[in-house]
Amino acid sequence: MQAAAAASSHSPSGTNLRSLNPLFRSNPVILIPRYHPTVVKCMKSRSSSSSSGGSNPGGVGATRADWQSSCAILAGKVAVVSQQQETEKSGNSNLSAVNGHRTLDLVPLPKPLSITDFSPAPMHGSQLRVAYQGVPGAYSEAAAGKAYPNCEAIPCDQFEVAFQAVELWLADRAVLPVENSLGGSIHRNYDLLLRHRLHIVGEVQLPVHHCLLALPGVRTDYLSRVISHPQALAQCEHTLTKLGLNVAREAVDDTAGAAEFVSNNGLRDTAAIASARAAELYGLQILADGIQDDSGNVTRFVMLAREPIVPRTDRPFKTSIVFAHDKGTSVLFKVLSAFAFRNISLTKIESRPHRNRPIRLVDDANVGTAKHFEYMFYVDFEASMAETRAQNALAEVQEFTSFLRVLGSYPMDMTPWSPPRD
Ligand SMILES: O=C(O)C(=O)C[C@]1(C(=O)O)C=C[C@@H](O)C=C1
Repeated sequence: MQAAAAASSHSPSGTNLRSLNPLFRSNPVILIPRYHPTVVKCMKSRSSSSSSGGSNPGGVGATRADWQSSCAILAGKVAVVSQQQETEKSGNSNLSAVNGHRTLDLVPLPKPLSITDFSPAPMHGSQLRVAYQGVPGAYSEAAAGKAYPNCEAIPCDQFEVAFQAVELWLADRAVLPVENSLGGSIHRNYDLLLRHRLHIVGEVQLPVHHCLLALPGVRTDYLSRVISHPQALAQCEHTLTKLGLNVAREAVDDTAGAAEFVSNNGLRDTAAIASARAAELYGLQILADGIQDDSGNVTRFVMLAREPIVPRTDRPFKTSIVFAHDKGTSVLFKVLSAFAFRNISLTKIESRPHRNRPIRLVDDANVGTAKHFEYMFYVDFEASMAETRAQNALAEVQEFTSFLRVLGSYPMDMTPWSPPRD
């Protein structure tokens, strides 16, 4: 049980973990995506304006003006359509001519894409809304703050919800962990990158400093259980043993959620592994600080958006691709040499089962049928898609692959590395 919880790489989904976990079966925590009021406002005002023509006195987002200011990305389009309709109805035309096209006064024309679109600032001029998985105090929330200082962080109960929040315009970006220096890849997010059509627009690396948290007055020897995110449990496995904590370790959806759970349920026999900020938010004391097995523990997060950014060459860029190889021999070797010949360094390669074609049968008349597993390969390389060598490498890769997608070309996180304190 302990080993299974700590060794499992990442929660397949919040629901599964909870249904497997007796702790949550007896004491369910209902994970409702905690949409920020602004988001709820967008949703409410959308339904009110469509069902009641925009009059919903006293309600949230009661008027079209509310709707437009709280969800201005959509409002640009809403304004064009609704003003056009009203103008047509009233016959009172505010039309003028631009480049021979009839257009509406007061309605901003779409701006052509420029280099400033590279900036992470939201197009609607308000705070950038960034979806992350977990509750306040989670490392993903800190990563969202590092990626987009002063953003409005939107907690989501599952990774999938964070993807959907961006797809449905409830958020402008999602920030998701993809790998950790101790625990390795977060496979769930690799799979989701392929299933959704979002683009990677950046990366951040966050030093992850874990604490052992319990209710005030609780001592280590009272504990019969430690709960946390499976990655966090894995990252602290040896230290917990060194601390003499040979107690049950149970996986939950996120680190801060574990702290919240201990606090809300007054559990004096349970500790949570989470951040110091989670201790503060949920009124817990820090029993032990810096309990990750490696003091240089770092998690890499990627930022996702509906649109790709314009790749540049004036600063270090990374590009992430995913491909499935085609028939033939030495395909992976050929693909990787397309980068090697152009002096492009690969920073990561990950393989995942090919969902639609997991097995390939290879007939051999004399011996029988060999069954090969089929994979999707994820590769990160150090070059920008604005560089000819990267474009040529991908043109060559395409020759050996049955499927190729560029997940994103984005600036590398170049934050100076501070060596771990031991
Ligand atoms: O649970 C959290 O606090 C998270 O943000 C998730 C997560 C992860 O998915 O790896 C992020 C960073 C740490 O590596 C541990 C957990």
